[in-house]
Amino acid sequence: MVYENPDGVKIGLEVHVQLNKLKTKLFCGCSTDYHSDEPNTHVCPVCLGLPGSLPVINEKAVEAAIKIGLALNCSIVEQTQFHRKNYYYPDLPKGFQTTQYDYPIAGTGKVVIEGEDGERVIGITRAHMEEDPGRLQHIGTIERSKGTHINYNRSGMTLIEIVSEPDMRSPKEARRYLDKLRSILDYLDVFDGDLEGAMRVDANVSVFGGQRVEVKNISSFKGAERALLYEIMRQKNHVRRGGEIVMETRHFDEARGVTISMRTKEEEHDYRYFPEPDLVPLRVADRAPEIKKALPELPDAKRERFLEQYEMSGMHARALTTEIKVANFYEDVASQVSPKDASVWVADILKGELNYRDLGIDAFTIEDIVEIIQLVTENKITEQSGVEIIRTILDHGGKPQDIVKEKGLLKVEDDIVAKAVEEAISENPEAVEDYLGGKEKSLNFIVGKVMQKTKGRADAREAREQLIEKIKEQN
Ligand SMILES: Nc1ncnc2c1ncn2[C@@H]1O[C@H](COP(=O)(O)OP(=O)(O)OP(=O)(O)O)[C@@H](O)[C@H]1O
Ligand SMILES: [Mg+2]
Ligand SMILES: [Mg+2]
Repeated sequence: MVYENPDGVKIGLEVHVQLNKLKTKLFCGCSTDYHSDEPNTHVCPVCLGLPGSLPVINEKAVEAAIKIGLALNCSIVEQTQFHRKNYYYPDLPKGFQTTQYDYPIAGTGKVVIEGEDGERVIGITRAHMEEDPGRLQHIGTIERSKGTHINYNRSGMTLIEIVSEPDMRSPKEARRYLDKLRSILDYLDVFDGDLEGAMRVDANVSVFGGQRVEVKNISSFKGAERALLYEIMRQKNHVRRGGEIVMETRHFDEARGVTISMRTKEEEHDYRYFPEPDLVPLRVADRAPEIKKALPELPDAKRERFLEQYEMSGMHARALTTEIKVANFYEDVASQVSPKDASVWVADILKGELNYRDLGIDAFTIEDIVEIIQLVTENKITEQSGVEIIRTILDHGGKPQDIVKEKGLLKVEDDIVAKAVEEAISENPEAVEDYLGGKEKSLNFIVGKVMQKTKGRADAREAREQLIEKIKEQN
């Protein structure tokens, strides 16, 4: 089915990624490990932007930027250069942001997502490096705040701004793009996406070929999706009432789920970009080949390989390759039990139980899941008991073998089940009759009898199969 995009929705995203795994900031030696520290304790004259201080570029930050560019299939520029973007706002006391302008470190590239109607290529316009400004904390809501606190711990952190082409056609596609970006960055080991402010989104959207509106500084993917849904609706209603969409910047109010106008484009600053005189241009292209060689296998390639190498569905391949930790966990399990069983148990059951509890894959051990899968495949416990063991471990701790003993989960002997099946059939001739007459439900009733006789320790699915077979034999 082809997606028509009846409202002509176009979405382009600017995503700021904070490279919080680097040890130090972009232009000074301040530590980046500030997230649980007091405000304004990770600062120095450089990242506070005091007069007379001079920046020194962090080589590791440049390498990480090249790595990200390459992973997004971007060209790496011959020589990159920093510019001053001049504006006056207290989040940057020096009066300008050190960023990149006409020589961004990475040029055009692409990312493939699962779109509304199959695979879709989203163009990357560029990815550039810049410094993060300080963090303003408004007292109350932004548009009628009584005062503001500023925390400069964040000031000078390395940001990579990844700018996409306006290639997305729905909030859902925007969300998929963001998830894909996060997945790629997770594989590259350049940032910890769980830390506050690790990824921030500016969402640009237009409808019916009109002007774009930019919703700035959205801090979650869910927020981006909601802001876009709201904004598309607002723009469509405005146009239907005969209004015109003007280029403007809006703010997303997470609590109320609405966007609010902040300034129109005419009010926007002339940034007076000019080359940063305190930093020499950097030759970067020659570093690219060596960094490219060291790139890990990325999500798309891993997904393809999983599909080929292991027997699994496309859905499992996707679920198992989104996070690198999960992919590695799966491969470890698959090397010890059948890969097919491993994919069902890890992707469907274990991940489901973990998500439900808001836990990551590191909350479970490979050893335990392997043991549970073996107990089930060796027919010692039922699948349902396997799930129960996982839940018990997550909620109360413990080891599979001990839980099996404590809860008496070992399956009853096969001949006991066979005997229960025979008894259930001979004791319930009417139900058997009904079942033979086409009433599927009566079979459930007889299965229930078998479960009663075995005190619930028979495998219900197996009991059902045996019943069907026995009834066939006898009739
Ligand atoms: N018609 C459009 N509809 C929706 N998005 C658009 C449209 N035209 C451009 N865009 C998107 O707007 C974004 C422009 O980002 P860019 O960083 O180049 O400029 P900017 O927003 O003016 O600058 P700043 O970085 O200061 O916000 C891109 O993601 C682009 O895809
Ligand atoms: Mg931008
Ligand atoms: Mg922008």
